[in-house]
Amino acid sequence: MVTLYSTHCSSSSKAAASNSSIGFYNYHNNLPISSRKFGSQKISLTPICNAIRMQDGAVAASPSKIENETPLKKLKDGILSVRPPEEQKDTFDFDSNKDKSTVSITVVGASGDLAKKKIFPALFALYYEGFLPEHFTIFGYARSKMTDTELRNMVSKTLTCRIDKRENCGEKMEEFLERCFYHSGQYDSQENFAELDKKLKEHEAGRFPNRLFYLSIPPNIFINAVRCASLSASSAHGWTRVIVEKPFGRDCESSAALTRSLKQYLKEDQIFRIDHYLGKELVENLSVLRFSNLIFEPLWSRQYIRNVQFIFSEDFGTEGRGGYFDHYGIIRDIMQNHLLQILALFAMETPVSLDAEDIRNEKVKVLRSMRPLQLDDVVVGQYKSHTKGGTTYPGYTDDKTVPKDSLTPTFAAAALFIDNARWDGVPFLMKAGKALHTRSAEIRVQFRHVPGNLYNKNFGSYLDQATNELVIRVQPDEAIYLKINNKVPGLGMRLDASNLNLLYSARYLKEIPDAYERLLLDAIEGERRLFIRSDELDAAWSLFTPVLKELEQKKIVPENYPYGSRGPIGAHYLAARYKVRWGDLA
Ligand SMILES: NC(=O)C1=CN([C@@H]2O[C@H](COP(=O)(O)OP(=O)(O)OC[C@H]3O[C@@H](n4cnc5c(N)ncnc54)[C@H](OP(=O)(O)O)[C@@H]3O)[C@@H](O)[C@H]2O)C=CC1
Ligand SMILES: O=C1O[C@H](COP(=O)(O)O)[C@@H](O)[C@H](O)[C@H]1O
Repeated sequence: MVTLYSTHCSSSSKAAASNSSIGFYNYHNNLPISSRKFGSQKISLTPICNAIRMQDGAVAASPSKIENETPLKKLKDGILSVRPPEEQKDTFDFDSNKDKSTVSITVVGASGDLAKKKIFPALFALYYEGFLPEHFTIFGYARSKMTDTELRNMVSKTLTCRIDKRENCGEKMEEFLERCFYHSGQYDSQENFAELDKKLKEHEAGRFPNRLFYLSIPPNIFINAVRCASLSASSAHGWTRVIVEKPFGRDCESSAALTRSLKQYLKEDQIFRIDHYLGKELVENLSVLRFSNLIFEPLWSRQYIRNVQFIFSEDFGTEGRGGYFDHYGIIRDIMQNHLLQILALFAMETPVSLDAEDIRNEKVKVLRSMRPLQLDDVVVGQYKSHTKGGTTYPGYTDDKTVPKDSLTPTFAAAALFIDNARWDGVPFLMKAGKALHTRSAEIRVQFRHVPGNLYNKNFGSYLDQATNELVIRVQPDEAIYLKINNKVPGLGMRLDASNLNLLYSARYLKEIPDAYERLLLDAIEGERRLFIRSDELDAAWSLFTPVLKELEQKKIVPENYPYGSRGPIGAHYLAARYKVRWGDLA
């Protein structure tokens, strides 16, 4: 085990990491949190403020950020040793305590759906893979009365083992569950959070304490919980971070008010606004695909790209979440966040580095170059009950928690535009819906016609369908494929469209981690790249707020579509207006 306390410039990180046995650390958090392999050596990693994780797994930091805060010493090419900040040295002896750090992770709303379905399983997966720090404690916090044992029983029902790594899984689950505890309390009670603080301290005894709170609760209680957690249960010496789940407001005003309230108790760098689509493998891969392959970046503009499509569909309705959903609708639930975030990553200019702030700066620029969505460029729909094969599927308003006369869209299609030099005039189409015929999420890039194509006559009237299309299938069956034209073998000259296909399940035997695993690990490591900064959020809301208000004020009636169908026909007319065919229907 090599433990070298250093950090380095991101540009040289790959070389340094592949070189060797060198780990990249700083002293900010004083926290060895996990171990990873570089070459053949296992090293312990310590999170770096403002750190970025490199493709090869190395962790790098922005030297500019660190230079301001910590004295640096150049060790060798591109590698800098970082001394602990003076004030920390006074209160904490890093050298003798570096192995004594701990992270307490409190899942606020532990009795809820998301906690059971995603957060606890992701924490277990991280533990199983050896990514959690050596010393950690997990606390569930909610109003429900539960003992530690009851929490463990509840959590154990949702844990699964990696298909490719089943050895010792039962044992690992036991070990993990022993580190899980529960405290029952109100979300607006400082006293109850102070009791939690006391319990956390018992577990942290003698160690350098860092705390992560995951707010897995309905948005109307975010602020109370943040107030109480920050006033009564912040870490006295280490960092305190709060993961905030969406929705971050429901328009510009409520989002800004939420941010203002959060900032009464937390600094921006303590707030981790989660958009779990940013943690999906293929979304992470978008930048790699674009910026590490010479063949794509030169084509990435209005000159070669005809349109880009972001498509999300689910083959189930709002079952069980109708109460929440009716207040938000599909535009706020999926488009304003998940699809727009992917669009920003897709369309941004090359960032200066992979540093979180550099990436987020570029995303904000794209968002601010976009035209606010116009009512004419939106189609909304709502699913109705449908009977198929003897089964009746309920309509949206059949849900008891949804008002019978609800106009909330469960489907929307939209055409957006980026008014900058790269993308002028290119339609960016979005389509998102619940209770459709299939579950999928994909990005489709349709390229222009080949000018003066020698083979045009072979395509006849199907010229549009003969253009290249790049598809990034985010889920399910993660894949990247490129539609090309080729000759059908034989003596004639018949052309065919085929796919050059990178299907992840065929190429990699490893199971793809869940988005929540990556994001939880990043939050523990202080890596902000995949979390939403407040100015990104403002820009995102500015694009959708006017149209959302107009839809509500004008009481626009959504077009009905049957449960399990391909959605309202209006989506085709919208696309056709911009001479586009939805790629998923071709
Ligand atoms: N579920 C999902 O798939 C997704 C959820 N999210 C977001 O994550 C957060 C949590 O979601 P989810 O787990 O589904 O939420 P739940 O409705 O399951 O709520 C979580 C917990 O909060 C407490 N709670 C619920 N309603 C209230 C209330 N009105 N007042 C006080 N406490 C309440 C309950 O715990 P107790 O009664 O024990 O205190 C409940 O177990 C939300 O912000 C949601 O929008 C985001 C993406 C997906
Ligand atoms: O944020 C949300 O996402 C889920 C879809 O997530 P996925 O990872 O399963 O694709 C969606 O069902 C939910 O309505 C929305 O709030």
